[in-house]
Amino acid sequence: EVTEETEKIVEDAVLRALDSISANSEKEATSEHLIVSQQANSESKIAQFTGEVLEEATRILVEEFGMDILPVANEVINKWRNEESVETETTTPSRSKRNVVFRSKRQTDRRRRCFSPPTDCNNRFHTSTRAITGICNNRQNSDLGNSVSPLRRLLGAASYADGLGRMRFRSVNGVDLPSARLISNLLHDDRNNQVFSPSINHLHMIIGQFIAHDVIFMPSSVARDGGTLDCSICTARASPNCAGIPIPRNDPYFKTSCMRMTRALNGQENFGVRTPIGQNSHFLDLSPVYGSADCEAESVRSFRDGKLLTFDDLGYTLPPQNLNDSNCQSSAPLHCFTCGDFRNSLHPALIPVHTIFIKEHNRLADEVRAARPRMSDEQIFQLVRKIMIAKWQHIVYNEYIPKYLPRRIIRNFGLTPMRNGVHRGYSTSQDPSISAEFAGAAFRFGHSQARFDFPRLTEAGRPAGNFDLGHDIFYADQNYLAGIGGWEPIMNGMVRLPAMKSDRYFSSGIRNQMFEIRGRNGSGVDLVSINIQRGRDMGLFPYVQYRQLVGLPQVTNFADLNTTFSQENIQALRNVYSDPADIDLYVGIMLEEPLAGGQLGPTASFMIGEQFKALKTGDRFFYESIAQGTDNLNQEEINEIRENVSLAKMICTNMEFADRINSDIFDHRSRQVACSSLREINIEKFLR
Ligand code: HEM
Ligand SMILES: [Ca+2]
Repeated sequence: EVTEETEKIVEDAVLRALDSISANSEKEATSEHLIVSQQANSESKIAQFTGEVLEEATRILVEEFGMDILPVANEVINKWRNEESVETETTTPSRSKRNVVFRSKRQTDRRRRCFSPPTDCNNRFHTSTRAITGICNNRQNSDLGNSVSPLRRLLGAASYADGLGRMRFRSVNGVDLPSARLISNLLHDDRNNQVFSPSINHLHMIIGQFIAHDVIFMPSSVARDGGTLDCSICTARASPNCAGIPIPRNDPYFKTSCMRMTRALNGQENFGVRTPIGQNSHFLDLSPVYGSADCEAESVRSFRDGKLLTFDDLGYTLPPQNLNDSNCQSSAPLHCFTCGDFRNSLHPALIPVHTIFIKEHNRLADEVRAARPRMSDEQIFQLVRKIMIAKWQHIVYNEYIPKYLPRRIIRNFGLTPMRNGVHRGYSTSQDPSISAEFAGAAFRFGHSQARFDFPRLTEAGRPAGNFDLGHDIFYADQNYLAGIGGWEPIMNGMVRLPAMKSDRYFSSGIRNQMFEIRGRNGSGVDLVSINIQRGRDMGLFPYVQYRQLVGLPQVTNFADLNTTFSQENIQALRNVYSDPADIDLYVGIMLEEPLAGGQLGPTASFMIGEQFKALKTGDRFFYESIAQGTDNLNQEEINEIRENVSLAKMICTNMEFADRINSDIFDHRSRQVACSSLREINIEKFLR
């Protein structure tokens, strides 16, 4: 019950939090240039401001009244929010500090038209069209799965040392937890001994990364002035939004004592725990192609004939160049690129995938225009975008997922595409948001699949040199090799050669050289350490706490792990952790024995299966679905997708190199078939 007195207490805490945050306004931006791949956009920065005020106000309230006050305090916020939405409708904005805090989202940056203001989710647009941001996908709760919205937590709660936001740092038996880098050194070093997957190619790795870049972009915290935080010191002098990782003495690669890491941006919207957010639309809707903010979508469109922008000066197609990408390490004229997702140039092998999707979009746009010369740019764009997303979703559920999740998991979560009919499982009560466990741990399994070398192959399948992952992070050079066919040899290499086995071992590029400046050994970070530390940062529970959810027996001592871990891995864990209750989720996942018929253990498989179920049944526009009051594909169109779409065909069509390709696209040993024998959709079927 909200009384005047509690309202006063809460308002007082918020005002004090605001004061303390504005008092502490020292510039935290660094002088040295640091690569920030998880760069926060303007909307996320506003979310951080609100989040930090609430974090501080929570601390003040808890100090004085204990945790029990939080539910009531949150009722006060809800009351204010309702009042605020009334106030913004009457044109007299109140000037109280309280309203600064809850300044409604999506009011800023309208100049750049990045985020459209709230609209009526039942209007014509939202009946026929998936918004770029994902807003109004769920009509009852328009922000669910929207860009710049909170992650979901599988256990409904978070694991922090103080119950609020302080990272777990102590073992259950009181000693300090091992440093994330120490864990990485002891458990995840492949010692340059490459163990390849017997059946899964490197393309499966890169498509996994493309999926990740569609559904999750967790921005890093920024300095108070909006600039980059310098988190390269591990002492208490660092910002509270830093979580630098202590490097053990005698580290095999790093010679310094601290590995930089910035905490995920806190976008908490209530009193209580820190809350990481997703800055991309959480849905599987080709955000890497079309963007997750309206201004991002504008930056990739040509606004002619429904097509996307490209760069064609070299005689082959690339995405448009980005002349001022702050992360790009290669110099003009070898610019990095502008795509729907900011991380497109993170390493050179992502660009071939981006390019194939752009080329496919433009090819379909040409077909539509030829058949319907009077359609507008906007009409062609939206129709082709809808078909492209349908193709993509079909490829993910029909081809990508079955490669590594066992059939039983796929069946339990209802992920198999239907052979005929339509899917009637759309549920307004299904939260489609990405789970913290999926983003922070389970779906990062793909880092284990990445090779340190990316071998190129000529059209005839002969070696054409390779590039080195550690050497090429945020360098675009490799995609400018016009003399050997541009990006095509990179793609050809991924299609025809194996990925690394998905196990606990990671390549040197991943484990030592992420964001390394060329020629400066040790100037980068270890992605495995970051993944482990990220889990603590996000408040993921230790591995054993998820066992019940996954349907596994409880664990009280190391020996109890023996149903899901090999003896060798149990021994390895004993050498690192003093108690099984401390095992970080990411580590547990990467050391579990794979399930029969799959590549991953029960915990990762569960978390990934659960997420793809949420992305299917919680997406009003899912390609197989009918949903009330929504113009989705009709029966005939769905059939056209399910009978005629394959990733193999999309690759073939958009590469000069390919006239034969794997019959099983993710298996490099599979029979080679003629591209011309693969089916293609008939665009006429989509022109109503
Ligand atoms: C060469 C290949 C790859 C590189 C260099 C790479 C690099 C990175 C980096 C630097 C991050 C940010 C880590 C952080 O600050 O927390 C990241 C996050 C992530 N990666 Fe990868 N990655 C690669 C492949 C993959 C693959 C194959 C998958 C999945 C199958 C994947 C899934 C993810 C996920 C889910 C995240 C979290 C994203 C977010 O928090 O926004 N990555 N990766
Ligand atoms: Ca998306």
